[in-house]
Amino acid sequence: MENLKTSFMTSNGEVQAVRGVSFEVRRGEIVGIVGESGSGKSITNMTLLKLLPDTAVIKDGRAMFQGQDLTKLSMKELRKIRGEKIAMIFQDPMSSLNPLIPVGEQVAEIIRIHHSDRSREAVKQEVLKRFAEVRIPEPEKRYHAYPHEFSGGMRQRVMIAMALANNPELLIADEPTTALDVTIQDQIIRQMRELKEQHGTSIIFITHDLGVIAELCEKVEVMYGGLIMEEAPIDELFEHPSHPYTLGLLESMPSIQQDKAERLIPIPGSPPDMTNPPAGCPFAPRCRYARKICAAELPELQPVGEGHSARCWLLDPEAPAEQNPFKKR
Ligand SMILES: Nc1ncnc2c1ncn2[C@@H]1O[C@H](COP(=O)(O)OP(=O)(O)OP(=O)(O)O)[C@@H](O)[C@H]1O
Repeated sequence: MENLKTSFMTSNGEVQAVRGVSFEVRRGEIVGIVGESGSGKSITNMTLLKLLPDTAVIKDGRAMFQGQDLTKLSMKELRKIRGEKIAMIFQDPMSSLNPLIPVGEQVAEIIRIHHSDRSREAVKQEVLKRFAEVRIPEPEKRYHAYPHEFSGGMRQRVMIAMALANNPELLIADEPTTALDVTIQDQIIRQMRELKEQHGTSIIFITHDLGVIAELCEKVEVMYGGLIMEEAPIDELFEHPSHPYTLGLLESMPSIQQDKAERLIPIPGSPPDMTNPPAGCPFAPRCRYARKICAAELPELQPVGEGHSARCWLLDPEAPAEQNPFKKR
């Protein structure tokens, strides 16, 4: 993705949801996108697949996939890619499943759309294989069951089976574990990892939970106010966070060591109004290190290490050393 910009034209004005997002996902790589609600994570990925409401406009940028700019494709061309080469899993499986059709048939339909030459029986066998892969017990029996007969976790597995039906090369998972309990969350995370290992699938994993990112992803994009604030390999992010927003997210994350008394510090304040995004750093009003320049001018993303960059005036060579958590590197 290169400089993607997406806005909503509303009666209150232009909501600048995505304001110039660039990042890369390599083959077989799992990239996490983290940030609070409203930071632009979903709209960035919806832009990639043009799954946007009519009020949205892609204002700038490119989304290159296998040599094609997805933002320039017609809906017909995109439909061919969606569900076959790129698949998506959303937070709420109920909204993506048809309550009136048995789940097996729904997964079969996705395969048939892209492979009309396959026989009914061959398609059914493929669905059963997918069900077994995502550990749906008694696949044959479950094939004929309706969505309401499944638990939340099982429905999410059906969604994963559906997303995997055509061996996509890129999977976009938008908060797929948020509504699930911790054990099922763990199983889904394990499945994502297996997918990458067995099929070399690339995954974009959107979440507000840095804990999930730590377990699953190789690279992280930290988003805020429609912008990437920090990009880093996962270990780098935890060892050398280089943006005050990332520090805030880390401090508000429950400790991984269970016995340690947890002291969670939520980030005070709330995200900016994207109808009138601030001229400077969008995080400045909530930042404990903010200086005059932060409100006045948006800092550029700048390199701070191997594959690691951040957008903060504290990283500027001219930034003062006192009260500067990033100066000692
Ligand atoms: N249909 C819409 N019309 C107007 N503004 C919208 C619309 N959908 C999203 N937005 C705005 O776009 C911005 C980015 O939203 P987005 O859903 O990408 O955030 P997010 O980081 O994915 O949040 P969440 O974790 O809650 O899904 C927000 O300011 C949101 O209010």
